[in-house]
Amino acid sequence: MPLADISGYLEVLDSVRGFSYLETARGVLRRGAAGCVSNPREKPGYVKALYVIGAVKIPVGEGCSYTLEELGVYDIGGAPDMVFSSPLDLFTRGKPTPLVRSRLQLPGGVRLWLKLEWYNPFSLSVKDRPAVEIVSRLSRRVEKGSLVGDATSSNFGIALSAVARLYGYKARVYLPGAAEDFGKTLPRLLGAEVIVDPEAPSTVHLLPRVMKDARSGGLVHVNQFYNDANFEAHMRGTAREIFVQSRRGGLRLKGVSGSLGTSGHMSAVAFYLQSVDPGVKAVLVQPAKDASIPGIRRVETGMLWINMLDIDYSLAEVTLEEAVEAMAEVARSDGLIIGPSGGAAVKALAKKAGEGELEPGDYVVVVPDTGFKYVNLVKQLL
Ligand SMILES: Cc1ncc(COP(=O)(O)O)c(/C=N/[C@@H](CS)C(=O)O)c1O
Repeated sequence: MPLADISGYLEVLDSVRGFSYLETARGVLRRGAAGCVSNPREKPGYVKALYVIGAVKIPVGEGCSYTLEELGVYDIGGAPDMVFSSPLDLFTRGKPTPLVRSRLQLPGGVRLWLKLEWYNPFSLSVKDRPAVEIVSRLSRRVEKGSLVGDATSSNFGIALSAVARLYGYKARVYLPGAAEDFGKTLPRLLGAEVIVDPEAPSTVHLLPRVMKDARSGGLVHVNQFYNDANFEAHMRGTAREIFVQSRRGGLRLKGVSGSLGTSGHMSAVAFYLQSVDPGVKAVLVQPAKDASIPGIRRVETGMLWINMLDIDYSLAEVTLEEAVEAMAEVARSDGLIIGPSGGAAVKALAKKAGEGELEPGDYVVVVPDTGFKYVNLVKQLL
């Protein structure tokens, strides 16, 4: 059978270490096609390369080649009637999240498109994607009823709390004192334990405590900051959707923009789109020195994928005030209330456009969540 279901080979995913398989993935994306392998189980890196670019099929045999479309990479949607058999089915087939042309006018012929990640059903954020990928893989080797947990700025904690229950696990989330109330309260509503450390200046400062609790037993640390399933979830999900939506929507994609917490989603989006077209620019936003924008950090605070992978990007600094200003600009131009990290990314793109660094064309900004969660934050700044 020349085209086999890739789902029959997924047990090999966990055996592939490191990032060398990404060179294969990059090559397939650049060629737009993949060749056959006689026995996929002997080529786990090849299986993983096709999996993370979103293939549904894997070509088995000798001397054949199939296009991305034939491999199912373009199958990003699945529910024309929006009827779902379960909450997880809603997450999986209620895709892609929308890609919306903004009416906001940026300088230099830069056309702004918003990728609305609040359409993910559990945390109303981009973080559902790594939560589902991490927990679904974990469920192949961790017994039901176990306690899973991680440090979080809010969204991942909600997503993990929701998804853990769907897979029969208990959840514990650790948050810094400065986290928004929604991040401390909603995991409790979802039945998770919540530990808030008022002394922790940021999310990553909680990691030693989480690791200590994991070492002393009783906690499975899912580790969003270093678990490659985070990056891979966004390759197969967020990045692939933008690739296919841009093609089908007739965009002249010239760049992407977004923010960094673990760097999982923007590393994947930049890597994937630059694999297809090396000319695609990546504008990444970071909070200005001493600024604090919920969910995101400065690159120098230490991140895995954005520093490990072959990704070409430029950085722009944004204050919280500028992020909220961009939230208001998008709200008043589009009627859409995006979150502060999405606002920061829009502002970063606008800055680069204003500096004449961007050629005319279409630019996709990933909007990680909705501004509805940040009323207390916004009202202080409006
Ligand atoms: C509102 C918002 N915007 C952007 C990001 C950055 O996304 P990644 O770079 O992680 O893909 C996040 C990440 N938040 C994580 C890690 S800090 C959490 O919720 O625990 C976020 O909550």
